[in-house]
Amino acid sequence: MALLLIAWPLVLVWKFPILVAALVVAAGAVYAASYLVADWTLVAAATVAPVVLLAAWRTAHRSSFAPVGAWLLGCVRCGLLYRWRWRHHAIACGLGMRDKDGEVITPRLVRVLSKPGRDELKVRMLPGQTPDLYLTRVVPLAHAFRIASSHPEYIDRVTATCTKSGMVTITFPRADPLRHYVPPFRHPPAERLDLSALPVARLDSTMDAYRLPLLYTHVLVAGATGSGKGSVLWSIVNALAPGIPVGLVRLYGIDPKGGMELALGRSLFHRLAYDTGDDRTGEERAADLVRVMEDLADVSAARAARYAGKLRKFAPSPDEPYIVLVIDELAYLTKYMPFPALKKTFSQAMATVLTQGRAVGVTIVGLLQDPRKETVPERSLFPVKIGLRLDSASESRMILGDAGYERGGHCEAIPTGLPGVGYVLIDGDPTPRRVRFSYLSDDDVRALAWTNPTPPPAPPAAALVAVPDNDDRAAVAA
Ligand SMILES: Nc1ncnc2c1ncn2[C@@H]1O[C@H](COP(=O)(O)OP(=O)(O)OP(=O)(O)O)[C@@H](O)[C@H]1O
Repeated sequence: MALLLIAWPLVLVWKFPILVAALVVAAGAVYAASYLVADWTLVAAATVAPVVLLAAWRTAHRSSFAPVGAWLLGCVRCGLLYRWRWRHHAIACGLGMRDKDGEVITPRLVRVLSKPGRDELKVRMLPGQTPDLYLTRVVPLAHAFRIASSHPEYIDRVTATCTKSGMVTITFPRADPLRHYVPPFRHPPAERLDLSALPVARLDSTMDAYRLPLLYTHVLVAGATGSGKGSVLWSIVNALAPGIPVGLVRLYGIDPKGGMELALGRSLFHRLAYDTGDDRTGEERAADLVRVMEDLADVSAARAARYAGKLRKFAPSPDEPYIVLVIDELAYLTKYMPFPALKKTFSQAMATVLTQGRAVGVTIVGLLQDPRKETVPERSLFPVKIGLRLDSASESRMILGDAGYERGGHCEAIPTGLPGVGYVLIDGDPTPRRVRFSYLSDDDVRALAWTNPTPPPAPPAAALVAVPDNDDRAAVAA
């Protein structure tokens, strides 16, 4: 015990010399002030007051405190952890260079911001360096700084991004802000529904709502079994729900798993096709699923022909609603279905919707487990790709592309205990966003369907009987 009491301060001095020095200096300053002022209450107040003020500010208004807190904690962590070892580690990890005099120079560590769950190191690059070089050096750098030593899986989330010319931001995760489940988002009134910014998930960088731009696009979701594809699907449906009862949004669904996933929300769908297992042949039942896509191909082509030369941008309305087709297990229809003719028809119809539907308000949201090109040859026609947990780095590259993978989209590194966590990649932005989708339980889905049923179809024209007015009746009687 006595040995421990002696050894522990020595270990502290050995491992954290700057921290110990700072504490000694601070204690000395307090002692000197108390000696000079000779009033302990004043000294205690002066020491405690800033801490109490900061704590009160943080409690009262977290969002305005956040940047100040990130800066303050960043200063502490920069001094204690990063600054004094930066030069040594930067040279060891290949970020140093020799100047014209042969001196070794290193990039300047400008500032550290300690945000929730991560440290952001703002670094001024040396002339001749690019952010891509930093992408290849951040993992050795993270090991050198012993980042997340008790959570080695966090190393997969280390990234480097270019924030402005000449500067690079290296992000070292300290915790996973997405470890908690995300409850479903509340609905705005139908008139405020923004189909280009649907809240479906939380962003790991800020924990703000991630808004998916669904209108004018198509979405492909890939994830291993149990990765939470269902939560992506229902998060999107939940965000669309206010538009369903007012006829602004029309939901279609294809569920080859016998309705296991979608039938729970039956009343949300204008049309839902699933294998009911009735007495017909398997081919006839599969044809029902394919027919939905064929009909939507016709709708897309008809809308495109109608709007050609008249309208530059489609705006959904109850007369011409926004159509979203959700397909669970897309791979069954494009690859595994044992009916080649139906498979071909489905792929052709899907290609029509993917190419023509986007601009005229017809969107496909397809979910699958296997992102290989043989499974969905049309995957490049989906401008939005979402990768949940996958089995290998090569599968991550298949869904997010090489650029998305290099920029941190490591779906294979998502732990099995985090269903609903994934990376969203949108055409035009090479950096995937790490998010966690909201989770709707079976009861949530039932409640959603109960409160947002699709409106009944208008009665067929032939059933409308003209009611004669009084004059007509009088004429008939005469
Ligand atoms: N966003 C989420 N947050 C928390 N838990 C989730 C989330 N998504 C899914 N889960 C949990 O993970 C389980 C599996 O999810 P889900 O059925 O959606 O996976 P899946 O990818 O559709 O799997 P499969 O391909 O086998 O159908 C769910 O039962 C649920 O308990």
